[in-house]
Amino acid sequence: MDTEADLFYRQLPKVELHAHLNGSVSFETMETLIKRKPHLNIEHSMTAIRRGQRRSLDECFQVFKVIHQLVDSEEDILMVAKAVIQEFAADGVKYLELRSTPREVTETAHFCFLLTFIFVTKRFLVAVDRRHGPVVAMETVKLAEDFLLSSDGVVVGLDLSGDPTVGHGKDLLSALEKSKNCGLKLALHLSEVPSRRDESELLLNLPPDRIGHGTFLHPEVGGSDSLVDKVCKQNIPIGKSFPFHPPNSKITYLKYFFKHLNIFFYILLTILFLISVLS
Ligand SMILES: CC(C)=CCNc1ncnc2c1ncn2[C@@H]1O[C@H](COP(=O)(O)O)[C@@H](O)[C@H]1O
Repeated sequence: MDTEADLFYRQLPKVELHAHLNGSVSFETMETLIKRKPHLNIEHSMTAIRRGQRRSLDECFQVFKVIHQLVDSEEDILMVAKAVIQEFAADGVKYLELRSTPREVTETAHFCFLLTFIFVTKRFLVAVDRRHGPVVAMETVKLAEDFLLSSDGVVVGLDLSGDPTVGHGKDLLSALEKSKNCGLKLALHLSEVPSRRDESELLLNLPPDRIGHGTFLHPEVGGSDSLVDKVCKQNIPIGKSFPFHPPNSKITYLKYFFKHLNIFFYILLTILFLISVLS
């Protein structure tokens, strides 16, 4: 049963700036997807990382592959997107930025759900999965550019994500530069693993408008002073994501944050942000 504190955290107006669509599928939606595709023999344990469980990076990205098998048609994508938006809204999120990697056959479907009426301000970032290489990256940028022009402000940026141990950012630079030049904001996952200093230097020169994770930017964990300097001098915000969405996750994570950070500072930030977005 919800405690008074649970209720408080749920009702608190929130902004969500780093949600991957297929990393935000709830237990209930996953159940529906699994039932729809019994032939895949997928069990719940293969689609989520439960609290307290430890998995390697590789194992985490295997989970996304399983989820992608379950969400592979226009109908699935729409169902998942609607559910995710509704669940964020029910969790008190007033401004939501979702990001997702277009898949070949169903790319347009990703955007249809943006028209559905659910009371939350929605913005969308088209994601490039680094695993797919420079050609697909460029095609994705072109798609994002089309949507930037035609989505009436809903599509706002490009996300670079995917397994950080695969490929090299230098091969994606021209796609990222093109994206920046056409006015898309850049949200780049970088320094998610310790061995990517050169790549992070290159990506920070673009520069990105937001950094995803940036866990290993600091020299103490394998990054460098130069990387930290670039981030600080250019004032680039760093966003963390919680890639898997257990029931009530927003509430649990908020409690975690508030336990460790100053609650009043966060409430103030949220209110200021909401005022600037909604006014
Ligand atoms: C594994 C882990 C702890 C990750 C957190 N950090 C992440 N780093 C890079 N890419 C990510 C991360 N979390 C999700 N993604 C991307 O989001 C995708 C799932 O959402 P979608 O299919 O784009 O809708 C994944 O396939 C992956 O490309």
